[in-house]
Amino acid sequence: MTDRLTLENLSVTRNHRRILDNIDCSLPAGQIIGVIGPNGAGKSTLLGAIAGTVSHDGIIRFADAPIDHAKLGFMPQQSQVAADLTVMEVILLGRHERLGWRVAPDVLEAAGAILSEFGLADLAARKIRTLSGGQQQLVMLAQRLLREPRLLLLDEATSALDLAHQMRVFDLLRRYVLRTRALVLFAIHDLNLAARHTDGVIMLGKGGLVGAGPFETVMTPATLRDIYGVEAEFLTCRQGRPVILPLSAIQQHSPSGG
Ligand SMILES: Nc1ncnc2c1ncn2[C@@H]1O[C@H](COP(=O)(O)OP(=O)(O)OP(=O)(O)O)[C@@H](O)[C@H]1O
Repeated sequence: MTDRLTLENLSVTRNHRRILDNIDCSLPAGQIIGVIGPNGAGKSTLLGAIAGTVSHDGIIRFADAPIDHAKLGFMPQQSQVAADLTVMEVILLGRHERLGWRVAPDVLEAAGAILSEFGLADLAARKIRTLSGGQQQLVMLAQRLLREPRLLLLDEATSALDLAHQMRVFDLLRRYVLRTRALVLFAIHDLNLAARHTDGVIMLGKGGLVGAGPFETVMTPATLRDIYGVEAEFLTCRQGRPVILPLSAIQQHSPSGG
């Protein structure tokens, strides 16, 4: 049976303000789901609530059980390592539960493999703080994948990456999901990237769930206008996926109420 992430009456209130209001949804694993919505819509709050870093009301379950942190990978929007560690040391922290007095050969092998997959092998001995922003983001992603999570929550995890690395990361995530049947929730602003690489999206706006389902059914010219305040042309690429060409921002639009 396929695992599911289930949210029932999920609400988050912060500073007496309702950030998320009674969200209900059920997502089967084995997919990459985009979490979309304008600035302040509650994407990070939603991922934080699922990860257990933001207190909430309502029910959050994965595979018919409360979230098991051993099965979770969470990469918040600001994921930086302040400590003076090398890239390899940061990657190995992805398996910190298994690190004892010595690093087991299979963990070292898995870390080496993931560094190669991410194109980071040459940087393994470098101090992480000497890497570029995009390289550091790749390291943080690789660390989360080394955990082999059943549920992977990524908040704008490709925001610092160039086009080729964005595509490479989504290819890696696709292979990971096909191999493990995990569920990936990916908060993302780049709508064309979401259209191209996700199996479905959940769209937030004004604290609520605006829609859930395949990108092309959730994201229409009307929702883009109403929720994002943007007029756009909707095209279809040769692979049949939607492509959004933004034309203009509507003046005075306040989609998520600050
Ligand atoms: N620690 C906090 N205390 C109070 N309010 C907060 C806190 N963090 C976020 N908020 C508010 O919650 C709302 C949702 O924020 P959140 O960061 O979840 O949005 P988002 O969709 O991820 O935005 P962005 O796309 O800008 O990252 C915003 O109005 C924000 O001001």
